[in-house]
Amino acid sequence: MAAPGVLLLMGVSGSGKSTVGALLASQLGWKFYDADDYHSEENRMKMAKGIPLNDQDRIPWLCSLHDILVRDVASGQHVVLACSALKKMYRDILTRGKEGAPLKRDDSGKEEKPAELQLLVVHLSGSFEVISGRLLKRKGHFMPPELLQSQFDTLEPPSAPENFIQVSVEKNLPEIVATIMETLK
Ligand SMILES: Nc1ncnc2c1ncn2[C@@H]1O[C@H](COP(=O)(O)OP(=O)(O)O)[C@@H](O)[C@H]1O
Ligand SMILES: O=C(O)[C@H](O)[C@@H](O)[C@H](O)[C@H](O)COP(=O)(O)O
Repeated sequence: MAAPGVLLLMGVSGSGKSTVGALLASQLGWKFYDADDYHSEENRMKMAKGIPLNDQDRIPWLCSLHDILVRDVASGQHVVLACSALKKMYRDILTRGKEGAPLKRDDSGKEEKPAELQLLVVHLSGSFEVISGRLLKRKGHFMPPELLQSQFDTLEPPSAPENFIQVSVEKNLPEIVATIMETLK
């Protein structure tokens, strides 16, 4: 397939987004962003207290990630983004910016379409049991494992017409990376 501007690694907390994303970006020579690094202090504190984020907490975060992606892709950069992106609406915001935002007008008053990115969505998918087992072993991370059930409750797996593949988290890391690289050929 033609290389997308952005490869989005999505999934619940602990599905391997950060680990797979860093490996993949380094193999591809693409830029890597971990969306966790872009949460506001308020969002981090909320999650650390064991309170799941809601749409209002996530929308500004997703909009700022969209802006970063647009800037990079416009400069010819290919990007790997690790981001939970649990709902279809969240992936739409990453692709097109804030949903329902009024169309911008240029100087002549003509409406401009918002910048739309070409995304390949890679859903790292697995059972609650396997992923919670990994989270319980993970050290030094602000996300408490107790929030995992809310992540599964919020998850809307990608479906047509989204441009996506689903990869099992039960594969080992080299297999996951190889499967994604194969899709990009
Ligand atoms: N395919 C895999 N097989 C075994 N362990 C994995 C795999 N993917 C990730 N891990 C481990 O699971 C934990 C969660 O992975 P991480 O990349 O932090 O997930 P996320 O960024 O989605 O929260 C880490 O300790 C990581 O080393
Ligand atoms: O949308 C969200 O609720 C958060 O982005 C969440 O999904 C994310 O998982 C945390 O930032 C924890 O980070 P990890 O995904 O690395 O556990």
